[in-house]
Parts: sequence; C-alpha cells; structure tokens
Amino acid sequence: MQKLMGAMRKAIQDYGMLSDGDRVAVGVSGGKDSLALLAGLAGLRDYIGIDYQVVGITIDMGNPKVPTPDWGRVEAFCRALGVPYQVKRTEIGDIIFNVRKEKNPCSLCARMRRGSLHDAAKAAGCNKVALGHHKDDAVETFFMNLFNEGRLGCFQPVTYLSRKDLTVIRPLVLADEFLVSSAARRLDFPVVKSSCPVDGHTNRERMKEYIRQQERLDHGFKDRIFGAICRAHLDGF
Ligand SMILES: Nc1ncnc2c1ncn2[C@@H]1O[C@H](COP(=O)(O)OP(=O)(O)OP(=O)(O)O)[C@@H](O)[C@H]1O
Repeated sequence: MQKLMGAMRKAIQDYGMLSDGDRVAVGVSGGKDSLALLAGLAGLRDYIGIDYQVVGITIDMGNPKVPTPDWGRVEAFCRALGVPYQVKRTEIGDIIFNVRKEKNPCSLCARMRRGSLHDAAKAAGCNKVALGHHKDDAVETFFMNLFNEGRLGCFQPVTYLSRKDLTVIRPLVLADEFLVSSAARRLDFPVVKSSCPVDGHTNRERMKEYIRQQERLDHGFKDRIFGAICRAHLDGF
C-alpha cells in the first residue's frame, strides 16, 4: 500500500489535484481500483499536508434481473477508514438492459452512471470527484481511441466540469494496475463482484488482452506508451 500511496501522492502533487478545503467524493464501484483509491485518499489525509475531506459514494445500478450487490462490507470498510459512505439507488441497469435492450450498452451506461455520481457528489457538498483509473486504464483508453476512432486521446488526470462546477480527479493515474491488485489482495479489500451482464466481454477487455500480449513479446511496452502520453502532454498528462 505504501508504494501505491507514493504513486498517488506524486500524481496529486504533479497535477495539483487537491487543495485545502476540498471535499472529495470517491466513486466506489466495489472493484479493487476504487477501493484502493478510497483507502489511499483516506490514508494520505494524515501526511500529505493538505486539509481535505473524503466521502465514498456508490451508484447502485439497479438491474432487477441480477441480484443487488451487498454493499455492507464496503460500508464497514469506509467506517474503519473514517469515511462517510452512501449508496445511491438508480434504475440505470434496468433502463439500459431491460427497457432499451442496448446492443452496445457501455458508453450510455458510463454516461448515465457518471451523471448520477456527479449529482450525488454535489448533493453531498463535494467540489471534487475522484475516479479509480490507473496507468493501465490510461494506456488501454489511448489504444481504444487510436484503433477504434483513429485519434490520439486519453482521459485527463484533472478535468473541470463547468456546467456542474465540479472537478474530476484521477489520483491513481501514475500507479500500475499490479500495485493496486497486490494492495487489494494483501489488505483483503472487500471487493464486490461486478453485477454487470457484459462484464469481461467488453472492448476494453480485448484491449487489455492486446496490451498483455504486446508486453509479453516486448517487455516495457506499456511503460513506453505511457511515457509517450506524458511527454506529449496528451490531454493534460
Ligand atoms: N457504480 C459505481 N458507483 C460509483 N463509482 C463508480 C461506479 N462504477 C464506476 N465508478 C467509478 O468510475 C471508475 C471507473 O469505472 P470502471 O467501470 O472503468 O471501473 P474499473 O476500472 O473496473 O475500476 P473498479 O475496480 O473500481 O471497478 C471506478 O474506478 C470508480 O471510481
């Protein structure tokens, strides 16, 4: 966890992610990434020298055809970290999969989930939203944009949303996924199994596999691509 927190601290400082008085809503999906983000941001409060608050928010996707996840262990995890936590119930899953029967559900689902998270963050009095995207996500997103849309682009480490007056930050962006996975395993994070019906069969999964294969053939591949994204200052990196 210390290495992971070191990478988070560097990202927070390099990209100016936090300031005194911030109230940060961490989007908690129940996956390892957002649980690590939550634990890291809660832990860093003690020694990063910035006075900020952390709130955990889960958007329950509400698909009546799959069992509702049990958020109780996440709630206990937040309590142990001294972080207030709330679950916002929605019908996004029902709308996407049962009403609209979307063939390509991921982008609409992500948009609706983001909107709901931003609204919940504002309602909780937060001025920032933290998401659990890490370095591997950045490289995957870069390749998805390149191969699927023919453009150079990634998500941004820090994005200001003027319509909502909210700033989205991604403090794990300099952390490798293996650092997150090993912290999650060693500290026994209460990972909630995804209830998404298309989990494991998405475009992103295919890109993940492509990068894994390239890395096996050519060690250092991922880091060189990420280095290029940073050196080009692509999308604020
Ligand atoms: N249902 C949700 N409620 C709140 N925040 C969410 C939810 N789903 C995703 N997020 C936020 O958006 C980020 C990116 O979502 P994505 O679905 O790509 O997650 P992921 O890469 O599988 O990460 P995780 O391991 O945290 O699920 C998550 O890390 C989390 O911060």
